[in-house]
Amino acid sequence: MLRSAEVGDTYQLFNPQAYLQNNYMPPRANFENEDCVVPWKLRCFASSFSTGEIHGHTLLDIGSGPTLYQVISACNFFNRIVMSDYLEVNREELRKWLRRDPGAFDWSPYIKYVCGLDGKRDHWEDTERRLRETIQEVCHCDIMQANPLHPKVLNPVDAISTTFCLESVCPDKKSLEEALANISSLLKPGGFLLMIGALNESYYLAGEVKLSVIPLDEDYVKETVSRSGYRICTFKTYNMPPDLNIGVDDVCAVFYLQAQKI
Ligand SMILES: Nc1ncnc2c1ncn2[C@@H]1O[C@@H](CSCCNC[C@@H]2Cc3ccc([N+](=O)[O-])cc3CN2)[C@@H](O)[C@H]1O
Repeated sequence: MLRSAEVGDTYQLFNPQAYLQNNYMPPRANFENEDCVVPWKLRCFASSFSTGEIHGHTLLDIGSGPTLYQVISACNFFNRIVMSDYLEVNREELRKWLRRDPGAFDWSPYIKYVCGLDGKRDHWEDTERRLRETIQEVCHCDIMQANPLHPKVLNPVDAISTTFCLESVCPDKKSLEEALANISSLLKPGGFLLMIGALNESYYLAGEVKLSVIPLDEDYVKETVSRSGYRICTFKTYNMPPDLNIGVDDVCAVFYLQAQKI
């Protein structure tokens, strides 16, 4: 079992472009098929925001990686979104999109799909503009630290989103539970946690590197989040269809969780 320092070392080989290719291009990002995993993830976030119950000044996304699909629905409900990741290569991938770098990943199919859910596909460029205005920071984070944003000090935020981070970063369940507590310290009481994660995954590829994942099951996730001081509002599971098992990982299912900090 790797120690957290060793996990950090293996992440030095993480390749954002390969990761994006593996998970955020077809076949996993097929917007023609409503049963595909990426549309399912986008619908989960859109559904959480559709009630209007989740809103506020700041949403913090923890372990963003090189992706921002996870905050498209949120951008109309917060004044400020802070993205964060451990690796500079991932933070730079996000900044490339923010400054309209021609080499940036194209998130427009994602923005169009989310706008389409509200019948506003024709206004997707307004949402893209709003997204760039709302994502106001891209900072370093390390969920193994008591203050994951150290040395930055952020007032407790209204909502935290995190996707595929805890189970991929922590070397064991004890450190996962500690990391969740670290993340939770950044969230206001009454604030919302929106989490996507992998179930029963043991590894994934991101270019030349094979990274370990803690295999989680639904019951463990629900128990751990509840024990961390949350009321679970929503828990959904997507079982990976065989055609989406493309050799980049051994993920069996993906979960979506909305929880409120007690
Ligand atoms: N100490 C740390 N603190 C915070 N973040 C850290 C730390 N160390 C690394 N990181 C940061 O955390 C990482 C987050 S990406 C983790 C990938 N997880 C596995 C992968 C994801 C995935 C995606 C999509 C789908 N699908 O079916 O659509 C399935 C799957 C399942 N496989 C990475 O950004 C790293 O840079």
